[in-house]
Amino acid sequence: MTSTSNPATRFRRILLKLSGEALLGNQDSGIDPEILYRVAGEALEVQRSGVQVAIVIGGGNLFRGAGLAEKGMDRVRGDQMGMLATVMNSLAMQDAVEKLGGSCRVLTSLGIDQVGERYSAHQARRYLEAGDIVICAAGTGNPFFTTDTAASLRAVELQCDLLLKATKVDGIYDADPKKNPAAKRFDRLSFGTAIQSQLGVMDLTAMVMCRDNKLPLGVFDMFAPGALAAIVAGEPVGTLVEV
Ligand SMILES: Nc1ncnc2c1ncn2[C@@H]1O[C@H](COP(=O)(O)OP(=O)(O)OP(=O)(O)O)[C@@H](O)[C@H]1O
Ligand SMILES: O=c1ccn([C@@H]2O[C@H](COP(=O)(O)O)[C@@H](O)[C@H]2O)c(=O)[nH]1
Repeated sequence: MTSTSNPATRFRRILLKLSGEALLGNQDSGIDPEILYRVAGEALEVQRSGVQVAIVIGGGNLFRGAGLAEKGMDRVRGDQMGMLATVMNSLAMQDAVEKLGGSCRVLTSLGIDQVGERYSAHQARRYLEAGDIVICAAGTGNPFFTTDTAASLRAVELQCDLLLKATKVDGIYDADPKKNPAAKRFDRLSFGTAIQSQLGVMDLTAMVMCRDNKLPLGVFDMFAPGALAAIVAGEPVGTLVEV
């Protein structure tokens, strides 16, 4: 087995949580190939620099269980559709990584053998050490959770040094910047402050999971080219949350 670990880099293994909704780009539904390929290329660049890269992708561009339930669907069934949406996004990302010359595995938390191998933390770690990008699809496999929570859970299980949330805003603000243009961005803050002030960018279950396991969390703009490589190189991009 070849290891991708490189002592010269700041992080050995990261988990990158990608916004499903951001994959929409300027489209009304589905996946914008330009965004998909750019993000795949950036993840691959970081992986080739010697950092092991696991990925969790949201499903907000396709379905969210809560939204389906509001329209009358059974919540559990709606959440299952949401989890399957993350599988579709994961397959698209796997395809893009492979088209760019990388090696990528999709491990799913729901049993869909023909589509992806069933998730196991030990197998995921083996693939990461062998130089594959590993996409953890279908969230936690359970309804009533989000892919933010799945990302924090997988990051802890996979012994990642850093969880990075790539989203539609460029960090954590003292209020939702999409609703309040006067909101101020934090460069750094503690989990205590983020949790107490209920700063909505990441759900509370995910924040608590990171805090309790001393896993630093970075939040940055998924549309900013080069941001991922810069963060991994130790540059202060977006917001860093620490214990
Ligand atoms: N205090 C805050 N700071 C920054 N963003 C915030 C804050 N409060 C709410 N938000 C909102 O949170 C959103 C990101 O959260 P959301 O869960 O929608 O993420 P996402 O990355 O789009 O997830 P998905 O993968 O489900 O599509 C941002 O678009 C922003 O408008
Ligand atoms: O563990 C999980 C993760 C996700 N879901 C469902 O999938 C959608 C899409 O995920 P987002 O985090 O909103 O992008 C989510 O709304 C849930 O319906 C889930 O049930 N369990």
